[in-house]
Amino acid sequence: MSRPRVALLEAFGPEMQQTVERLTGGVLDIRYPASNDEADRAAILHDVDYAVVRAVKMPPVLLDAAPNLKLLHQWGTGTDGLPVAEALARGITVARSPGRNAPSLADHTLGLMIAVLKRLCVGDARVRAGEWLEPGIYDKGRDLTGARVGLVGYGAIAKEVAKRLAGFSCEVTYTRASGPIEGVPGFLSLDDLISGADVVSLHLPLTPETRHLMNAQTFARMRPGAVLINTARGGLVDQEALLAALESGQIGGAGLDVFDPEPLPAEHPLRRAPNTVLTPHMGGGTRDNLARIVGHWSGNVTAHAAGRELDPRDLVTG
Ligand SMILES: NC(=O)c1ccc[n+]([C@@H]2O[C@H](COP(=O)([O-])OP(=O)(O)OC[C@H]3O[C@@H](n4cnc5c(N)ncnc54)[C@H](O)[C@@H]3O)[C@@H](O)[C@H]2O)c1
Ligand SMILES: O=C(O)[C@H](O)COP(=O)(O)O
Repeated sequence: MSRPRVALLEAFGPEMQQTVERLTGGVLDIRYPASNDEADRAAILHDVDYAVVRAVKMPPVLLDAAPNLKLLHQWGTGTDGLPVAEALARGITVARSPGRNAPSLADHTLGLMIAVLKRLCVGDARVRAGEWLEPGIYDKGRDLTGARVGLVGYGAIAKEVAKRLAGFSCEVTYTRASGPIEGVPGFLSLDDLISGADVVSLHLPLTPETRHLMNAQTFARMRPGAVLINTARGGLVDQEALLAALESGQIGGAGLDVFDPEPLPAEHPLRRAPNTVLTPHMGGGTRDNLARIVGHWSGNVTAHAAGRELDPRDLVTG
């Protein structure tokens, strides 16, 4: 039997391609685009049955370039970058890897929280610039230990974050669209969560309803000096309002792994915003996580190619 043909719709460099090949054991015939340009991505789609999307969004028009596509798989969890409705309308199965990257994302979230609260990047930049202690550091720095942390969304990643925060004696609150979870204390309305937290951390999907959930009004309701962490999706935050809140000192800092658009333009003013730690959508970027994620979607591709049903929990239905 010929190997299933897969388009991996992100321009990974040779090292990453080799790693994916090693993890999939050569059982898939994987094609990679020469760049993330639409034309280069379209060029590898014409004869594949499977496509996988990581952080570079797939516009609906690319489906026209993939007449044989049978399964469209999100590399991780968030499906906002997939043309879900259009694919389903063409009879293409859409799937994702729920929860697989949650441990890695939770580690990244905690790392950003500590880095921002303790102003690690400010200190690092000063030492590298030949300076020393930041004036006023003892008034500005905060501990994660004992902080009030509000989690917006309480799915796979937020639950892993909450587990880790218990070790820091944090007071954890959460909100989610479908109300409190039985046996899990700390549920608040979004408004109450935002106005009571020292750290607001986003862990929900980007949808038309959640776009710019963090905006000028919500930043104004945050406690003075509180910080924002976003490892979910850039579009959840109105970046202009975030910049204004950082520059005015209304909020004390931000840790961001995701932006709108990505990559963040080279001259974007967020790159120079005070007390910000910015990472390039690499929350799941570890060796440990890659094995889990690639193992999961490649397993689904081979199962589909062998005519087996996918786990219904992996299916995206709308
Ligand atoms: N930075 C990265 O590399 C990276 C990696 C994985 C996931 N993500 C993002 O993180 C998000 C969360 O991932 P997850 O695995 O925890 O997802 P999940 O599906 O397990 O949980 C999502 C949570 O959001 C809640 N929610 C949905 N709509 C809401 C709303 N309007 N208001 C409040 N809560 C709402 C749901 O109830 C659920 O609790 C994903 O959607 C994805 O966008 C980013
Ligand atoms: O780095 C990742 O894993 C990407 O964000 C894709 O995962 P997601 O779809 O879960 O965000």
